[in-house]
Amino acid sequence: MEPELIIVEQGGDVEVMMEQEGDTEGSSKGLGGRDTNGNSSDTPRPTNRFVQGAVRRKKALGLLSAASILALMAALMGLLLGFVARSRNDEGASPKARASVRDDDPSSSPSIAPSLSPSVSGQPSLNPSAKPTISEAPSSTPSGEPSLSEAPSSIPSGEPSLSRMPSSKPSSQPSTSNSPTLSFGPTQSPSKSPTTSPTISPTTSSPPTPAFIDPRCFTVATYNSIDRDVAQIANGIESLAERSHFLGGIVRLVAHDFMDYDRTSTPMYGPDGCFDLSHGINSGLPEDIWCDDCPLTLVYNRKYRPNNIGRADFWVAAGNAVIRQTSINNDLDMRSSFRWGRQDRFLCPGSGDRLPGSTGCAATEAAMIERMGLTWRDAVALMGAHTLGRGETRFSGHHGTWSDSDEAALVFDKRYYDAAHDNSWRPRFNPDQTTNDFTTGNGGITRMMLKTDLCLTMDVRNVDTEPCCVTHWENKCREQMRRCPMYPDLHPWMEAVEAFEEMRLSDLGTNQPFYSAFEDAWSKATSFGRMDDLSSLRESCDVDL
Ligand code: HEM
Repeated sequence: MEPELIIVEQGGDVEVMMEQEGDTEGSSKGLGGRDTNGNSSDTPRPTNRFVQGAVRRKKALGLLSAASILALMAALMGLLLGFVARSRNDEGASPKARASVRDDDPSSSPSIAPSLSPSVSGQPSLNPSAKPTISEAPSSTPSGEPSLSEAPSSIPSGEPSLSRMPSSKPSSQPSTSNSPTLSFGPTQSPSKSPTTSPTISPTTSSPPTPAFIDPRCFTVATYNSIDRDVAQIANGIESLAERSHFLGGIVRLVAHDFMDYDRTSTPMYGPDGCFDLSHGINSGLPEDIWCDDCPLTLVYNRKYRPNNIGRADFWVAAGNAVIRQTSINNDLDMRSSFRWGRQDRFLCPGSGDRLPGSTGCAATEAAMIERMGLTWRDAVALMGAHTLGRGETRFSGHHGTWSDSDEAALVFDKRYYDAAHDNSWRPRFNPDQTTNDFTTGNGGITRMMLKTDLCLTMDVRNVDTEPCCVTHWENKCREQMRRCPMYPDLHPWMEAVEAFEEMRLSDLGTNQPFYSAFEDAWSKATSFGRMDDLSSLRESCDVDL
């Protein structure tokens, strides 16, 4: 069942709502039979409260027109409904919802690392009971320079709650190289007219869908606004595990966008706001992070897309926000190295096949060193992002956190390197042998390291056939398991081992040089293929470009 937009006039106001229609079989088949949530097209999506309300109101109106003899009564009812609708609209348009985006410094926005900000109770929290109305979104493409003052204000208090996140359905099927790539944005349902699109189209006059969004201006105010929005959503998530998954998921989203870059192929891809929704390697992203009703997507569609902010730029700015907010003392603020102007793609077939699997350093070498052109030091620094968030069996087949607690998985620091070095990691043979990884016997929280993590510090190539334990301390392997070997001095992956030690020996207080190596690698990776075309943040959009 596909939602369609219905327009309801209430007391002179126009409200745009989604309604579940009858079966629209075939409408999304060209998109691989799944929508942006990763739902199969023949699987009915749950009807939300917002949609049910619309259906009820429509049925009520139908009954009224059929009973024409009660016209007078209907008119009276109409007046009454109009009154109620106006009251509701007045509630929805609270001063808070109308507040325009200010050019605040994000450093004033909340830090969400629990160790830095133990209590989040004082932070703005999201109101789960309010409907995710989209009636405030502009109905046409803003003319002239996009200005955030034209944006539909800060997040309405009715932002949907992230508490739904863990109930996401199981992971999509494992990848197939022929799996169709799903699209985003206006081209998502090319066969449909704009009025049946579940999101508000930029224009109602059906212009040809552009191949790219042309980002025209990105201001400091927009950047800061994204930072605040990410913090606001995150602080509305009570469970630490879910919050770290939301924040880590954003960083993973950015990484999955840039890790398909191949400087030796055409198209090169890279950071273009596109990932293959149907590919198993991206599993978890279309379920929890970037789906039609995911909070991050909603805030983008409602607030930034109407102002011509490209999706790829938005993702990178959101990733930067996560890293700033979770870094120690908010030290890793990458605003000055942020660049915008990436061109979004709506289709990126084959991109999922380019992403490295979690099989070991050979996969990392092929993807990150050879195809992406990074150094081992870059790759090792980027991998430090695994200090955030976690893996889940239903998504990747890997379960647990890299950090030693859900709280620590909310902090962006160099403890990933410490964790790999200081523990004895023993092989974990998962039912699906392709997802074998490592764990520690800590009891309590399940911890994990992938082969792609531990191969940066020791040779784990033969671990499946000759189980070995990764520890830098002698006699720490249990069950007489042998210790994994070190690489010989001249092995090319020794470069990774050396970089790993450099990050690990950063001073814990400042996390240098991990932070500076990460910023270098991140800004390289998020600019792949477009380094010369990207621009720094602008103070304002007043000047014609
Ligand atoms: C060889 C390269 C990489 C491999 C094999 C890899 C593999 C994985 C896997 C298997 C997961 C668990 C997904 C799940 O079950 O939900 C994951 C999560 C994650 N990855 Fe990577 N990754 C790689 C590179 C990167 C890079 C470059 C970054 C960022 C710079 C990154 C950031 C993250 C984050 C933050 C999470 C946690 C996501 C969450 O909590 O939902 N990864 N990665």
